[in-house]
Amino acid sequence: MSVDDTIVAPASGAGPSAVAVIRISGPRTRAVLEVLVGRVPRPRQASLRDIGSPALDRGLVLWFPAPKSFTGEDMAELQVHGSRAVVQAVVEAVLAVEGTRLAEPGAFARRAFENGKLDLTEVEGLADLINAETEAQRRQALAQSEGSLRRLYEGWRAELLQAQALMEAGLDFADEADVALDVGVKASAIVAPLLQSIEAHLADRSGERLRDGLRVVIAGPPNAGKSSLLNALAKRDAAIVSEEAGTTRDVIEVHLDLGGCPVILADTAGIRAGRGEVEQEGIRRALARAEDADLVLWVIDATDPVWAPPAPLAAKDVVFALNKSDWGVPPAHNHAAINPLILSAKTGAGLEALIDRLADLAGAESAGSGHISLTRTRHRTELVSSRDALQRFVSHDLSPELKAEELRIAARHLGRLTGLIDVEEVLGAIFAEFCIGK
Ligand SMILES: Nc1nc2c(ncn2[C@@H]2O[C@H](COP(=O)(O)OP(=O)(O)OP(=O)(O)O)[C@@H](O)[C@H]2O)c(=O)[nH]1
Repeated sequence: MSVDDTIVAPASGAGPSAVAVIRISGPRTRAVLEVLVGRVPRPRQASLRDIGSPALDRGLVLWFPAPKSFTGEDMAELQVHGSRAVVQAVVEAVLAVEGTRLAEPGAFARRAFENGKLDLTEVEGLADLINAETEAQRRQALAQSEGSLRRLYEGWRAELLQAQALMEAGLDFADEADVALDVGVKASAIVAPLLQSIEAHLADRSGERLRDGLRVVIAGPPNAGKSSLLNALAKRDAAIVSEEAGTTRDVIEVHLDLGGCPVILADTAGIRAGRGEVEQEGIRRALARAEDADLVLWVIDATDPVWAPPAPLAAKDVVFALNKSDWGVPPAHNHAAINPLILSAKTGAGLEALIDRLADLAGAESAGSGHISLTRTRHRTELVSSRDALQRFVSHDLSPELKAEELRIAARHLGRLTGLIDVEEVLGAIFAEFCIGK
């Protein structure tokens, strides 16, 4: 990819819409504006112009000279009427200017990254912001796009570099045992609390859950009211409800927005020693599905309670729901140990408490102000490698040379997180997530 060329793309989705935005970035942007609108408008001020000659449309023109633009290059935005014909005609008119080409998905964000306007975590935050579906996702993505993770990781990396400098200095005085010892102690005083911070950050899964949605599997014996509960939560008839046991044979999934937090709820076949082959297959799928879930919602029928899920499910995080409480609730000594939420899919009793519990688990806390949580497997992988190196530094009896090397490894993984080093391999994957025009 050459940054000498000038890229153009519609930036506002497929349309038609009242207004469409066409973005241009690169060294030929000024030339494009001269061809399309004549005199180049004043920087960062909207100017109403005929676009093209003869005019293809009349719209607002914005000119952002480098470096004060999203990409850091010369940029322009044209706001035109959002029909396909107008957008196509204007894009073609831009492409007729020499040195221009159509942008691939994510090309603008990639240039912003390459020109140091955004680090990788901010680019990812921006991708998440464009794809955010719930309020809490929006808040988390906005914070990340504005540097919440970048600042955290850059801070950690700066501390590591300090510890590294101490160790390297110690190596120069290797013959003087007391100096080497002293810098070792000073470096450890930096590394130990840093290691704790990284471990706490890794233990927190709320950001990933908020980004990807909490995956909840509703499981329980046939007829316990699983489908009814899903419908009550979804406030619509997303699953089949019937009085015949074994109705739900496949897995039915609904995406819910619970208090701003995304939850992916899957209704599964009732689990029991099954009869027909189809039902057996449904049960197999229910168990397989539960394997991937973050959480099992085990539904207990108050009129015929099965208190505990089978072994493979019990190994998961389980929330117990005692359903059909409108028929009466079994004596507390039966269920004190599991402390179930007592509810009724029929009357709606207890549903709010269940929604609150799920929203909490889905990362409501993470969406709160100031809470910073990692959001992707990529972050987790780099942080784990960094943590492992720091653990070796702290706990192994290593020579000063090897200790210094562990700090270099730890710092390198933090550098990969923000994209300071070794970025080529991850760039393709990250920027491909964007739509055209971003
Ligand atoms: N009284 C009462 N009846 C309920 C409640 N929840 C579900 N039912 C009834 O229980 C029966 C079974 O409900 P379903 O939601 O189909 O149960 P299920 O667990 O999905 O059943 P399978 O798909 O067969 O595994 C239906 O007749 C529901 O109307 C409840 O809270 N109170």
